[in-house]
Amino acid sequence: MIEVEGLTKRYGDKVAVDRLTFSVRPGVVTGFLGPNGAGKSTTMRMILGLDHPTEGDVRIDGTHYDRLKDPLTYVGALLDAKAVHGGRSAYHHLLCLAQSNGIPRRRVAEVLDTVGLTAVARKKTKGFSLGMGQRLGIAAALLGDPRILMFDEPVNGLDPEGIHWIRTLMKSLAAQGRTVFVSSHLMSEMALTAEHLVVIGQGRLLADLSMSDFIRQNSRSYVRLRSPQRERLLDVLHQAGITVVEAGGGALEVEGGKAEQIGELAARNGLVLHELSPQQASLEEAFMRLTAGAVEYHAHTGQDAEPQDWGAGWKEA
Ligand SMILES: Nc1ncnc2c1ncn2[C@@H]1O[C@H](COP(=O)(O)OP(=O)(O)OP(=O)(O)O)[C@@H](O)[C@H]1O
Repeated sequence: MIEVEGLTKRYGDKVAVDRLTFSVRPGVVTGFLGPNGAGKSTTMRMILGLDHPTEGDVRIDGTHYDRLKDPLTYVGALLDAKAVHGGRSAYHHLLCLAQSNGIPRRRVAEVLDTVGLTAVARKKTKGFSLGMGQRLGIAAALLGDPRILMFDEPVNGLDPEGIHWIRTLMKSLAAQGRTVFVSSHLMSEMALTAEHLVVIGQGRLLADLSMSDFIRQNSRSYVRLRSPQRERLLDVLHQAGITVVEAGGGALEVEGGKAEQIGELAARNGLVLHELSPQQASLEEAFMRLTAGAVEYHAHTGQDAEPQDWGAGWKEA
């Protein structure tokens, strides 16, 4: 369990994290979402004691990170996959970490196997691809067999196979009863991975809710219509008690409507339709609406291997 209470971080005048309070529970993947610059990495660094809060508090299973004995056995984190000595092999990188943290040597081979890097374990990491680097970072996070795992944007730059692998690994770690906290700026990715969501924007908490609640509250379904007899169609829909909104470019939208019902109504009235399409607003759109007021950087467009069964025997202490 990670408990964040009133957490604030200021860099001069800049408030990177603003009075954040939330908890991350074991047994589920919790997605930490926010647009670029929202304060996700800063929050994660404070959880790990790498940055000191200006105000507020973070506890890991009730204790501050810097008071944990053998912290890698409590919390494993992937913050920056490039933070590796390029002249070292994957094996030696992990061995150094293990030896300096009182972790048995056998764990090195185990985690290399878990992340699928055994075949390249003796190769220097400077030749690693982005995906291999991410896998090595994940191996380091798993080394101490920790009950809490944090991943900062783990799928960034990965190919579909790598994304699928990480997604499956996270779910299996949570299913083992671990606390899994993963940041992303992509709602579509989190929708496939996380059961719970913490959303921030400009350092502030915007939402703390289950993924199913988020989907229920934000899945807008509607039918999109286009007709060369637009005015007559509007009259017919109006008479049938159907509410229509103008969608720009001549299109109409019927909130929560059924395409079949509208199509039959149009046919009965001899109306030509050029478009009759059921639509579902994407979660990405809902996320963008939620964070719209809190986006720091806007683009100017000129217009308005499956994870192994590693750790299956692990039980939450
Ligand atoms: N060391 C620092 N000095 C000054 N400002 C900083 C520092 N670190 C972060 N910031 C600022 O704090 C804000 C939050 O940054 P942070 O990296 O935590 O956001 P993020 O949500 O992780 O973003 P991204 O998705 O782009 O990685 C940003 O405006 C950033 O510029």
